[in-house]
Amino acid sequence: MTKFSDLNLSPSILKAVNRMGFEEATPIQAKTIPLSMQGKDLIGQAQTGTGKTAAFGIPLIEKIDPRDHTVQGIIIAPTRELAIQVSEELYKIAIDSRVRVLAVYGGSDIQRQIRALKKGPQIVVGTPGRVLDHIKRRTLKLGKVHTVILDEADEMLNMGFIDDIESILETVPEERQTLLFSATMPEPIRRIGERFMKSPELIKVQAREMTVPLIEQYFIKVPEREKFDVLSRLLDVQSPELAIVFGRTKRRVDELSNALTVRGYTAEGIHGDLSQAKRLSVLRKFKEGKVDVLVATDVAARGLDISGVTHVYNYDIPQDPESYVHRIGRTGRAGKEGIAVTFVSPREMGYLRIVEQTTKKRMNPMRPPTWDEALEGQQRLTMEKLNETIEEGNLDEYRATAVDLVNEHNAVEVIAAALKIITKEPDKTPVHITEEKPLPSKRDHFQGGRGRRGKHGQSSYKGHRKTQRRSGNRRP
Ligand SMILES: Nc1ncnc2c1ncn2[C@@H]1O[C@H](COP(=O)(O)OP(=O)(O)OP(=O)(O)O)[C@@H](O)[C@H]1O
Ligand SMILES: [Mg+2]
Repeated sequence: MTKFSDLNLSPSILKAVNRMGFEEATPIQAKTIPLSMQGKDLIGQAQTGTGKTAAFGIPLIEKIDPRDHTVQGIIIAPTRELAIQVSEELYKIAIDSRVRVLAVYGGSDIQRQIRALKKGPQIVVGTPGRVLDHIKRRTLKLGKVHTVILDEADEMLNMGFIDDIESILETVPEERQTLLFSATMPEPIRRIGERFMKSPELIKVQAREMTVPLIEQYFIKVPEREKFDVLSRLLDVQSPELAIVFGRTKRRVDELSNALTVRGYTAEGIHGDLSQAKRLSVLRKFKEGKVDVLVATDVAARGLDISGVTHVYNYDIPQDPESYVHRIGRTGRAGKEGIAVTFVSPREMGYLRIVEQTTKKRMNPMRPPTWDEALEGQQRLTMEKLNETIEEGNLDEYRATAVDLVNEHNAVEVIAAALKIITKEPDKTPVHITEEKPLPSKRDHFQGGRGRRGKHGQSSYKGHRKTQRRSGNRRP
């Protein structure tokens, strides 16, 4: 157990960390903070939700000169929402140190960002495209940057982003510290990253499994056309506080969020074709609990830290084991528990095994819940609500009617009727979800050039991602 007070931090940062309620440093923080403060290049790999943001944020802020109003540190993140979130966490850590942090990302007013850049933030957090845009406009100069951090580094070094990252790094002095962080770091990608670093140290928090032990992992073998009914019933049985449903494509996300709404759930979708304002408002409603189910493409898979997410459902099994790790990592964060359920069509079982081999964790098979079980789950929820209402009291105005009813009917009958009215019965309203083709069978999968575990690993991996990104997933 390492205390923050043992890490040689300045009082202003200790104060901030205390205010944030951090009692002790997480393992990745304990390992990286001292080395990073020495200026070493690092690759930090640790499970989802274990505090990597503060692991790179704290030493970065320590190294900033608050009197110098030039950009001294830059953090690059793959999605706009993540750039915003990282800047907010850093803002909280930096506030007493008088270090200014600014987020720049696409889909939001560039003039406003330019004005904010002129005010002299020392740390800029941004998405690759927008950072590059500002560099080209000369509204962002990185000539004084001493620290570069790539959050979700493996994602950032994938084909879709690497050119932008290279161009950005060309404008940063050679004499700099470079840090890469992620929960996953496939070997070929790590080698690409090392090209930008000086004898980097790999800091891997030793864990037997790549996923968090606090996440219970299940899979359900289910044919494509039955998936939606199974999802509805699962939501009824498990009645999650907040759930994220991941779908493979934008169309799928739209269809799923509409269909869930039709069946009486409060659901909204998030993907890259929505305006940035809409993306942010959906996310805000989800964080506030006004939306119970967030349906998302992989745009929401990486880095997002939303407290209270109890369940993650993979409506489609992800194509990459890494994507699986990040998706389910939206639950079970900062020591909390979570449940992840992955739907696998019978032909995709090979993918499931690949995922399990990578994460070194087996998923438990789960039987699709029946209609009766779904109803039971919902009745349980009604009972909880009733118990709460009884405890709250304040029922005087209903008592006379209750007495009338019980005088007229058998009491059990009355209560059963009331339960029936309150309970959301499992809904069978027909909905349309366009069927997706299953992923190619495992053999095709390898022959088709995705064998990045094989000897042609790196190039095929990159090739694959490139096609995927071209099809509109670049900024998912
Ligand atoms: N030392 C700590 N003690 C308690 N909570 C912490 C500590 N450090 C970070 N946290 C909190 O834990 C949560 C997860 O942190 P963070 O988002 O940095 O995880 P991560 O490792 O980057 O995960 P991911 O791989 O999903 O990006 C955040 O809410 C953060 O504020
Ligand atoms: Mg993170």
